[in-house]
Amino acid sequence: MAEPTTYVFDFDSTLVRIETLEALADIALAGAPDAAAIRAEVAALTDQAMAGDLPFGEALRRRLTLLPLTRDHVAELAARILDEGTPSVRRNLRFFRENADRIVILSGGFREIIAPLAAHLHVPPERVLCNDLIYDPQGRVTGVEAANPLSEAGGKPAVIRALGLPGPVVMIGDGWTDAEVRLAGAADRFHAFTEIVRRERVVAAADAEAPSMDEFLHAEGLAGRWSYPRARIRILLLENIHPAAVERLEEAGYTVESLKGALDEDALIEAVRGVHVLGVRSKTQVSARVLEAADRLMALAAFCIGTNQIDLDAAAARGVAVFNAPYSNTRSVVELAVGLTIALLRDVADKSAAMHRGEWNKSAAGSRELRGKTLGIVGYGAIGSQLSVLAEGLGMRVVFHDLTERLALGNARRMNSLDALLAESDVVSLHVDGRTENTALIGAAQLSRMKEGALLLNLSRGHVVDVGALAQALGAGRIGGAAVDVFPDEPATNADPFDSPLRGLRNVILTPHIGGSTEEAQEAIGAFAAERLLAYLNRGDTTFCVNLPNVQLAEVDGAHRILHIHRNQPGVLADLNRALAAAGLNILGQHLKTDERTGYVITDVDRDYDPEALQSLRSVAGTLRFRMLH
Ligand SMILES: NC(=O)C1=CN([C@@H]2O[C@H](COP(=O)(O)OP(=O)(O)OC[C@H]3O[C@@H](n4cnc5c(N)ncnc54)[C@H](O)[C@@H]3O)[C@@H](O)[C@H]2O)C=CC1
Ligand SMILES: O=C(O)C(=O)COP(=O)(O)O
Repeated sequence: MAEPTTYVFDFDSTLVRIETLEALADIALAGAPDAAAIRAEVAALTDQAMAGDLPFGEALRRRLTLLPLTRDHVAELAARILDEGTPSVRRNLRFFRENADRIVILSGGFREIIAPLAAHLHVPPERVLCNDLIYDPQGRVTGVEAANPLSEAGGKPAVIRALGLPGPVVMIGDGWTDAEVRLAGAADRFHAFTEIVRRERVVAAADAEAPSMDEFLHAEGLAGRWSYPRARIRILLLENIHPAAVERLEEAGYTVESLKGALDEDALIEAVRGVHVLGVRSKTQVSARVLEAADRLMALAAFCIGTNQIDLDAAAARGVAVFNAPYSNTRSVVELAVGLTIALLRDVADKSAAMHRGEWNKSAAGSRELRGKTLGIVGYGAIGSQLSVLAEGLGMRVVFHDLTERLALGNARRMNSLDALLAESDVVSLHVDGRTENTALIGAAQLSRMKEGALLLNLSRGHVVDVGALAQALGAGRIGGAAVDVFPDEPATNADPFDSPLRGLRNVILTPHIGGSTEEAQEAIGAFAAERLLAYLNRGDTTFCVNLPNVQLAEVDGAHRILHIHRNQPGVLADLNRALAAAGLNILGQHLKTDERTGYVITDVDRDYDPEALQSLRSVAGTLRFRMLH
């Protein structure tokens, strides 16, 4: 039997994102007047040594001489070293723990600092090869044990050779001293680790570059080999999605590109090729043509509430999971609707515009209180029902109309028809979703059924109102005012012009689709939608998915997870399980959930199997998508 491979990991800027001596300098020099200059000198010496321009032993001694280090400083850094773990190392804890007997940590750094992380990774102390600090009786650091080869240049290869490892040795690290292990023949392969720092000379001397641990594991055929390395998964976010989402997705190891504006269909078709995950807001139309061009797309997120801009059926037919953030901007829309209602009742927009022109027009004519007026809410979903509560709190009477049965909150009264609601309301506020059937839900006929001088608010979707008919009704004085936040044709970016028949009309407040645009809402949406995407990418969880069956799943532990999305037709599960049995797999757990068009099967199996054997799952009749998680 072949001898097992040993994986040798550097510590600073590899297992942790810091350079120990720089972090110790920060602690030891805190408050010192010359701190910045000394810190810069320490960093320069680290850089010279790691780039191979200065012998390691000399750099180490010179750095230690520069710093007034004590045992307390060392203990302070050791106490927080787990927090300094490199992001991709933290993601791959399982690899370290399960392979601890094949791992060596090799570092010119210090035992006290490395030991806590080594213990966390389950690497035994005898496999941690590093320097030992020497202290004087007052606890001041005076140097390192000189007999340890790691305190001198060429120490790393010497220490590895002395281990007399029988099998292949693979080295991974960011510095020149790591490259030297391979150059001196003490390692069979060297991966230049570049997640924290990238040094050209080190990369040039390496067999491979590892931008993250996922890439290293993938390249070495280790734990992550069944799933794609995360950094290669491309996420494209359009329409200025909040940085909270970008940060969360990047921290999880994915590659994120973020654009400010929306793209039209042709531009999106170009942009979406090779993209694994697409994030949009309300503007970007994700049509069947776009989905057809999206050769790699696994998931799509609407970083908003509405999903009418996405062809959900076409996405499901390709096994693309679609998510949204159904509650994160609800309150923002409701607050704006309340504010706009008061502004319309008091003619605030026109009075303010007149003041800006230098006109003073103090008058109560036509201005009314909100108290006691009837608010008609069309669409009593999350937004409509929340508005109902706030409006009642402000003394309004509330009536509502919805296509489906909804719980009437407070004293709100259900109306059996839209017409009945229109006839009774002083203010009509639209909160229906953007399904195609809602096009021109409010047209000339509906406007004519509203009370004389009543007000209309549309914060739902532009096509829900026939704006030409609304402009006419407003011009004729039939409707007393309107607040419109959404339009049939909205500019793709802030640089594009806006036009509408509603421009220039009296008591009409126009806002640029900002119902959900508050800092609170955007941050909450970013965090929520990113979390849904991660749950799907990392564990196959489809909770809140709007077009595939929802399955809530925990992280896989001690098993591989196989995800299979298929057309809902007879026999798929049986075929799938026959293929799994043929591959010799032991099923540890299985979930199946279907809706009328799609089935989603999640199978957890034993760890040991040949991924090639599973390719037959792709040919099971009805398969839409097949994915393996490690
Ligand atoms: N202006 C903005 O920035 C924002 C606009 N929106 C829009 O608001 C819409 C509603 O949001 P939510 O309340 O969260 O959605 P929701 O899905 O909870 O509620 C929509 C309700 O409208 C009802 N409905 C649909 N068509 C109807 C019709 N023809 N007549 C009567 N009822 C009808 C549905 O049965 C449902 O109860 C979103 O779909 C989105 O288009 C959402 C957030 C921000
Ligand atoms: O949440 C929604 O549906 C909205 O309409 C808000 O859209 P936006 O994210 O502002 O493009």
